[in-house]
Amino acid sequence: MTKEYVMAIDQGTTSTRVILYDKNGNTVGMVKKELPQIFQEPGWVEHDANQIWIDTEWLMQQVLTKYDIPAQEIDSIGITNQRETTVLWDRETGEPVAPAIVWQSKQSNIMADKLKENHLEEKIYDKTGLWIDSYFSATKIMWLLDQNSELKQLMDEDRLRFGTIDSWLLWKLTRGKAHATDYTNASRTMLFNIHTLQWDPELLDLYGINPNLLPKVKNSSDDFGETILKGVPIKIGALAGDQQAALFGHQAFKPGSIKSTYGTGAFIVMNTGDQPKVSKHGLLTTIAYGLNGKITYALEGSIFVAGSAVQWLEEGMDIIDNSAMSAEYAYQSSQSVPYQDIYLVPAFTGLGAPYWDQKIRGAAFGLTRATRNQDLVRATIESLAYQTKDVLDVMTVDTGLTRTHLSIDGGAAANEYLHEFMADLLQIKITRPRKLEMTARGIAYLAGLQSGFWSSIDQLPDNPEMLTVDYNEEHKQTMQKHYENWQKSVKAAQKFAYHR
Ligand SMILES: Nc1ncnc2c1ncn2[C@@H]1O[C@H](COP(=O)(O)OP(=O)(O)O)[C@@H](O)[C@H]1O
Ligand SMILES: O=P(O)(O)OC[C@H](O)CO
Repeated sequence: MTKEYVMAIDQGTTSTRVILYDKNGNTVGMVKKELPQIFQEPGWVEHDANQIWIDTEWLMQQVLTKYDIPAQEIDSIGITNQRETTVLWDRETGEPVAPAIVWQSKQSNIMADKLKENHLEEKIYDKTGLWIDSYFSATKIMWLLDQNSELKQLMDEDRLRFGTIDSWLLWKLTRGKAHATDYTNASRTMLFNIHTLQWDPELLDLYGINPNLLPKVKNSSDDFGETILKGVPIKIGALAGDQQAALFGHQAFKPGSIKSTYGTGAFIVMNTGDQPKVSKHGLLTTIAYGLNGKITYALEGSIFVAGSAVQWLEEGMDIIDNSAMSAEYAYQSSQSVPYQDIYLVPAFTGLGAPYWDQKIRGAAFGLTRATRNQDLVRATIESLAYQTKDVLDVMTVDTGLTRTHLSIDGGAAANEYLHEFMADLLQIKITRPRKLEMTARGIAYLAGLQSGFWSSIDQLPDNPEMLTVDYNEEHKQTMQKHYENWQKSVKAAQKFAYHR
């Protein structure tokens, strides 16, 4: 039977998706399951790692059943994942030993603070490309080990294993045969030296983490072993963090090319070629992909809260019935008279790039008796655009590159109000693919390149059709004023966090 399709597993923060692509890059099947978020304490976000595995296994079977596709027609599988999220498991039982600590979660702030008190910022940045923050896996592992002495014992007995979600799923899919990750995921742990391409012994020592916990690091396209799906063995040919996979999906192969993905958070990633580029303004230096034994680096601006602010409006505040309603409300607010000049700083789990502030929390400014739900929704959507400008401005300073357009994708990139507002704020064109799933597409490409389904990057299907929103030059000055107010709002929220 001919191998017709590549299977992409996209394990995101809020859902797990399995998508099938054919050789022309058409989506021939897609299934999805929402993932519950666990909020045990303010600022904490956790997942059930077993649930993630059960959902993934079920979805892989479901996509074949739903679209009546025999498993023999699957050429290979790629796994892309929410990054940094930390799973510890016992290799003897194959069971997680703690909840998965999600990338957004702040319980390990105290560990990050200790590293900062010891003035390790420069050392850690020089080795890992990352600014110390509880966002990255290292402090999450340290915190878990600190909380539970039984985990330390398991570590000493060489039973404890660490993985980001890609490694965890790979371990389960290969029935414990493969404990591996790829360069992109490793580069998000704050344990990995992005220059020597090794787990860093000095850092491991400093953090008290035994190297036997860690997966083997491979190219993003590589031989990761095989899984059995409906009785059929299928190769796993790629692992990559979701933001890097989206960059690959955009076919941003040239240095200087850039994309911005709006899912739970928003991540602006620029390909910087075969050399790591240093940021002086709080961007991360990270690995874009490892392909054919060659590393491509990237600069990244990580925004912690984007679509999750919209989810908060829906589930936390109950002021919209679904995310799609947010665009309609935002338009209504923008046309209201008098105009409500309000700002929402969605720092629910601190602020990432370029601020790297773990302590700041969310705040709203400019509220009046006339403020309505619609205005709060508009301010929330606008905060995605302001945070994008924060990052793009420093990226321009760090690289000297200006741009005429920004390609966006991800669930929240469906929001039309966001496109228009962002185009006017940035004074550049916003382009987005008609199909927003660039992450899954990217990992499918990486898996297909490993198996020979596509013989080289030149043979990949053309990018999906792009839609463009232009900016209005007449709005430039008003937008500048709004942006200044946004910056004042962030400063005021920071002041509150440090002085209350
Ligand atoms: N039309 C919309 N406007 C704004 N936000 C949206 C819209 N549709 C979805 N979202 C938000 O996008 C996020 C889901 O996007 P997705 O790319 O699936 O995220 P993830 O991969 O992080 O799970 C959710 O937080 C949701 O609230
Ligand atoms: O779930 P997403 O798509 O917002 O991605 C999460 C990031 O990988 C976190 O670094």
